[in-house]
Amino acid sequence: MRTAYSVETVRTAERALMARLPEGALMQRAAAGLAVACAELLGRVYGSRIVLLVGSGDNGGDALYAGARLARRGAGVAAVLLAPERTHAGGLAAFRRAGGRTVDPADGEETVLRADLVVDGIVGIGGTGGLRPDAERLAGFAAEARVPVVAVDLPSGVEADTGEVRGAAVRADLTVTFGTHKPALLIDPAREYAGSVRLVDIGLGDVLPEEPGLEALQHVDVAALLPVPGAESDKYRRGVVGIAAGSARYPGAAVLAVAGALRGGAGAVRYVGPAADAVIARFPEVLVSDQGPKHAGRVQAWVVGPGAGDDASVVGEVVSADVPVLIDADGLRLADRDAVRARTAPTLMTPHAGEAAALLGVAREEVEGARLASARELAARYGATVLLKGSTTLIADAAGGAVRVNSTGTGWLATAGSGDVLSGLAGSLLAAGLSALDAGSVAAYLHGLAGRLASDGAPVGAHDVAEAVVRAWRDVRDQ
Ligand SMILES: NC(=O)C1=CN([C@@H]2O[C@H](COP(=O)(O)OP(=O)(O)OC[C@H]3O[C@@H](n4cnc5c(N)ncnc54)[C@H](O)[C@@H]3O)[C@@H](O)[C@H]2O)[C@@H](O)CC1
Ligand SMILES: [K+]
Repeated sequence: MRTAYSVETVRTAERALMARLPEGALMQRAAAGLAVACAELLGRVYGSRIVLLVGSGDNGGDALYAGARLARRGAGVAAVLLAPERTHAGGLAAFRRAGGRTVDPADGEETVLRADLVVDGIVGIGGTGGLRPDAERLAGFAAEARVPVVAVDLPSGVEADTGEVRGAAVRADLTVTFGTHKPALLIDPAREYAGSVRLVDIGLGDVLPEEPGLEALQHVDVAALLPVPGAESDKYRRGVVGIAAGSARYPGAAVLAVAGALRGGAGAVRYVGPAADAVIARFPEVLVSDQGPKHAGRVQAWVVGPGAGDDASVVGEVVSADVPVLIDADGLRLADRDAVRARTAPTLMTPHAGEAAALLGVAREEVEGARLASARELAARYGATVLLKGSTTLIADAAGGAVRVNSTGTGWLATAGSGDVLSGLAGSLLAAGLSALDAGSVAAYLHGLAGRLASDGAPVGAHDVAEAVVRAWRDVRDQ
């Protein structure tokens, strides 16, 4: 499990750890890890030209101490001091002693353009708001000249706790972060600014609380959650998932949701709705009914909404069922909000940003800019687990606790019908007995991985993704 902690939690943990260690020890650990990462990226340290962009806090201190280490190994290191009178004093002294030189921001252009590497020590977890003009200008030169950029702890300009990017921010090739990941390193849009991320252990693990703010499942975590039939299993014990989806206008949504459901581990898939012929033609193993959800026979979980058009009565019937229910797409618009809140069995809602915005009564951009807060807010308002789809899909539980973030997504999944496959897949996992949080996060993981495997860098259709779920499953299981 990859975990991230909020700034407040990191600061508390750092204070506890610092109290046990000699002064400056943590910063030295951070700087040592940073210097190693820079050296690896450069390949050859001796004779290379490194520019540090140094802000007024400890983030700049890390950069200066790392710069001193690199200067001692023969690099030519220049530091652009963005707030000269507030620069980290110990770091600056060490840097100078090691032969580093300082440059006025006004003269920074030429230095940055000629650099082999730029180190962004402008701000870390103490930063708020975008880059100030001086820093923005220098980061712009680095981007223009395509000089590799290593961000210290975080790419400066992003909001550490939320992943928002409110103004200009550094675009890094590598971010070297200390002690733990910060939420911004896992959540878009900030995640895109970080490049690849390297975690340096500074001993924080012992003092961080057990429950993180965010967690990202890895292969091994997903493998442990996959439902696997035992010797005693029959189709009912493995779970039956009911799919109430599709309409005369959108029969394809039903086919795709069923396609996802068949690959999610439930023992049987029931389909209810007007697209039964299309479903059966494609998947003869599906049990179909046109009698409505209440008369469909036993199911352990329902999926409602994909391509449902305007049939609110089916959505109402499913929402009133006393089994886990996944509500997606049109279902999110048609469901009675009080009825959703009144449910006692688990509810999993799977909106994209536009649907989440409609549910929250805000503009779509507001959700895009504050994805974490939006997912949490929706989960709290509806007493439901919320899977907010996007380039980083987030899954927030009704009970609060750590929010899950999916790390397997790919832009190729932004294709029509992809969400229908995801809802069927997650519903199937719900029917197989996973909690709403696990079903949502395992489905997002497999779906993202299936998208990558199916695509391999080329466009894919949603049915390709559904078919590749089997490969994703094996990939996870066989790791
Ligand atoms: N606290 C610790 O134990 C450790 C901290 N470390 C480093 O220290 C950093 C945190 O240091 P600080 O708390 O000093 O905070 P930062 O260095 O992140 O930044 C705070 C300073 O930046 C200014 N600032 C805020 N927003 C700005 C913006 N948008 N543009 C320009 N300036 C801005 C503030 O006025 C303040 O002076 C971490 O990110 C990490 O790099 C590491 O050395 C590891 C140990
Ligand atoms: K930084």
